[in-house]
Amino acid sequence: MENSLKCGQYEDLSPSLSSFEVGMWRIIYEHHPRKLVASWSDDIAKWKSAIQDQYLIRLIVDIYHLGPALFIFCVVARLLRGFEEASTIYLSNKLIALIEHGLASGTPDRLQILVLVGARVLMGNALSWWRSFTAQIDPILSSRIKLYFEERAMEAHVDADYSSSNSQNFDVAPPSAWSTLYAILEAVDAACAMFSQLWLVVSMAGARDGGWTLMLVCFAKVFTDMVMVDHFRPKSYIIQTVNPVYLRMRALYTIATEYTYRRELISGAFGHHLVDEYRHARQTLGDISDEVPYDILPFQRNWANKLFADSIEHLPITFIAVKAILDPRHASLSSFTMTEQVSFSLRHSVSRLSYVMANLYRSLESTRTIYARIDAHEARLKANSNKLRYPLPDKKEQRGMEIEFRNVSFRYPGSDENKLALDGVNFSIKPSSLVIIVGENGSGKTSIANLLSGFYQPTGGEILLDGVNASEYRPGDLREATALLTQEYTLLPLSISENIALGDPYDISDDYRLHEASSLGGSLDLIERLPEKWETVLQPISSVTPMGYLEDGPLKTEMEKIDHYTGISGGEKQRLAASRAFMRLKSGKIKLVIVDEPTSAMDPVAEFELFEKLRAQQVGRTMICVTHRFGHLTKHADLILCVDHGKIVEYGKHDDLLRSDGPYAKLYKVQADGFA
Ligand SMILES: Nc1ncnc2c1ncn2[C@@H]1O[C@H](COP(=O)(O)OP(=O)(O)OP(=O)(O)O)[C@@H](O)[C@H]1O
Repeated sequence: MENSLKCGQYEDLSPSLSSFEVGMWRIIYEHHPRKLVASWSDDIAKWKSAIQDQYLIRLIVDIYHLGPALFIFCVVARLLRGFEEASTIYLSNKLIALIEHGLASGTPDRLQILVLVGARVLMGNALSWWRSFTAQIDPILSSRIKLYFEERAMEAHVDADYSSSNSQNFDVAPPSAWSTLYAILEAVDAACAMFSQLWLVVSMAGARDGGWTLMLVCFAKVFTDMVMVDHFRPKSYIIQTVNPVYLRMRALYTIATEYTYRRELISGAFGHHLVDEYRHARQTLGDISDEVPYDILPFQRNWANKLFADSIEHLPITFIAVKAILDPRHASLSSFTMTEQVSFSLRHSVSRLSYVMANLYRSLESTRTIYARIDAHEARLKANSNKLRYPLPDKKEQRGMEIEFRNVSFRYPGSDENKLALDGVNFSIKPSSLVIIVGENGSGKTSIANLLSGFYQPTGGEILLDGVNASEYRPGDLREATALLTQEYTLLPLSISENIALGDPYDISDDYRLHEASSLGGSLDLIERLPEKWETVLQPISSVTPMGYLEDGPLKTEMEKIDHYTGISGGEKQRLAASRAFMRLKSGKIKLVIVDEPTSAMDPVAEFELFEKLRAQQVGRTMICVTHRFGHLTKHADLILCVDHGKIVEYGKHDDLLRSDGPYAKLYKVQADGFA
């Protein structure tokens, strides 16, 4: 049997995990305590911390302030909705009892029956209207919440430093704030429903013998579900495909069908080989199903448990039937139907309550995360406001930035403990100098640029800017004093004019400066050629969502027209990047320019022109330039730093370094010989 179960502890798994194989799948899950009390104690601890840390209260208060009337309306709407089911059952039951009595006596109370039918119809209509009315209010509140938290997320994001913003996915905040409130509202609704139905059972029970027993009987299924389902099924598990043939088939299919591999596939002409391999793999795989056989997973209930749980479901009706047999004088059709209805609704309400509570419980974690990030952001702002302003008052008139690396070492976050990108780097740069960093691939050039750009902090040593440790300045001030031009440039989904103008956001509508920057960066011709010129959005945010499968036709054509991507070459992209950098350079605040291989995709003429213009703009600013290409700038450099394996192995001026015939001269000659 292919889908047979093979349980076992894999050696590579952590001791808190178990796994088993079924068919081509390996299911990995976490051990959970099977005791009811243990599981509840976890939940209670989480709730306690939510209340103690007050983040749930903060969320409710924040949401309340976003729209007090809306918030109160939503809560009241849920409260009322909670009574809907019980009142409907109550009215229906009254009606059935009246009809039953009329049938038995032969003289039905026509007026009362009509009144009750009218009340039932009116209530049904009113409830339906109420539901659709409240459904229009939820989106208003949810959108306010989403936009409010989105704004707070943006604030935190724009102020976060590079390495921490990499790790914190703040995008989770906006939807999860609403989903927490939604879970609270649903819990209110479900709790009201449960208590009103409970009240119905008890009041019904009070009127007849054995009522309390009936209530317990109605709850029996709920209890068995709580004990049997929750504690045999892990909360989450992962499914791994362990069949190598199947994995290979997926890889072959992906290569053949996904756009990412299209160029390789066409230029390599190996498409038919892939199909042959796929066919061969399919034959090898045979009839093993690729559907996960959920129903035979061992944490599903076994058949005895299932039989027991299913039988419990019929307990209330069995109870009424037995009562009717034992005491036929007190049995009635209406009590029979009402018991059936109430027990069903009650079970449904309790399981809904436990479901929404589980949702709410899950939302607690994301609510905590939202406020932890908001608090961290506020703490960061506060800490930064106590730092030094850049430039220091006595350095305001200084042209360019003075830089000193003192025994700086650096390891990228998450990389190997022993793998230092920079190891004991020392150098100092006078203000207004032109500095070139050269070295082989992976030697550490970009890492120096990354530290100077403030993307990362050194792991050891210190970086002094104008004689003060860089970490003592406000990061925002340093960013404003630095212009960065690298080969990694991402077009913003905004118009070309904004893409360039954001180089100096304080002077965004100055058309003269925009033209000047574009001309210096070499993008003016490109912009003039585009049909919408400065207003062109090269890569817009997607604005259409296709619903259903769009066949070829006018609808699909229209969709493609709406979000039109304008492709430009890598070199043209770099010209736009350079234009933004010139816009920044001309802002008058820049004291340090960092240039890291920004011309990799440019033609030699464009490259030469860019370096010439950069050099012209460098006057009065410190410029640090990472390059593999010698010639344009190296001859003009005030200082050349030659890096190897994370260390400065040589430094000086071009002519001196050539004379000393060290690593720099070697690198230089390799290029020079190519031209000779
Ligand atoms: N994001 C990163 N995470 C981990 N390690 C990195 C990262 N970026 C670079 N490294 C490693 O740090 C070392 C220095 O890399 P760096 O990018 O500074 O070299 P480089 O001299 O600029 O190279 P290239 O000339 O190829 O651009 C290399 O060993 C590289 O593998």
